Amino acid sequence: MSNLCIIDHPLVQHKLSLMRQQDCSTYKFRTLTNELARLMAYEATRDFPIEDYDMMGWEGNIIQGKQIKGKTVTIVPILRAGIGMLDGVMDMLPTAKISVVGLQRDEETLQPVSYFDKFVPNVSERTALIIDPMLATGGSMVATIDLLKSKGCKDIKALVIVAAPEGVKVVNDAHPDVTIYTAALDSHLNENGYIIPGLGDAGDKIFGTVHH
Ligand SMILES: O=P(O)(O)OC[C@H]1O[C@H](OP(=O)(O)OP(=O)(O)O)[C@H](O)[C@@H]1O
Ligand SMILES: O=c1cc[nH]c(=O)[nH]1
Ligand SMILES: [Mg+2]
Repeated sequence: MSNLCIIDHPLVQHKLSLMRQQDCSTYKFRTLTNELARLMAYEATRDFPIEDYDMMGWEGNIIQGKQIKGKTVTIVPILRAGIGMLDGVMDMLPTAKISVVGLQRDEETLQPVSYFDKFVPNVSERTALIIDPMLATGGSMVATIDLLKSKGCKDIKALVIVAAPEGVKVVNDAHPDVTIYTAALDSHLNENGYIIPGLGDAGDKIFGTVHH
């Protein structure tokens, strides 16, 4: 599948397996989500353009430094579950600006329902890094990319912990210019739109709203 980057680093694969375990507590799930987000952000920023600049070195001479080119990145968490990845990604991009998109998947239709969005200034000039642990049918991701493009964004990346093939196809078909970074391309969606083997309901696990 085009524009899909599977991050198969041993640390990523090890931590993801811990998240898949049935008895993974809220605390552990949250911690692992952020640890994975940090490692994955490192990989997803690998092709960021870099430029040279002159600076004063320790000897008092002008030396050449390197810096990431262009305006500061905007990280775009999709509420709620995307918030679970935010601290980890910000560890790697501490000066990033945060744009927020609130979407809730309708449990019957599986269609995303929008309830909030707030974008940083000059969003059209920034690289947007969308974060959400789950890419299932792809509806929420396509809606977020549509919204970013309607604001003029041209450079968009998506960072998800687990992706379903169905969702990757939907995003690739609608937005072939957007690269999806994931720790795992899982098997399929079940009849309720959950990823198999997946993680279960990531939002509920991160926020502790699991109903027993
Ligand atoms: O690819 P899709 O079929 O659109 O499904 C994926 C979306 O579903 C989950 O959020 P959910 O709607 O459950 O909201 P939550 O984060 O508030 O739990 C998940 O975090 C994604 O945003
Ligand atoms: O498997 C899934 C699908 C959508 N949302 C989740 O949290 N998990
Ligand atoms: Mg949820």
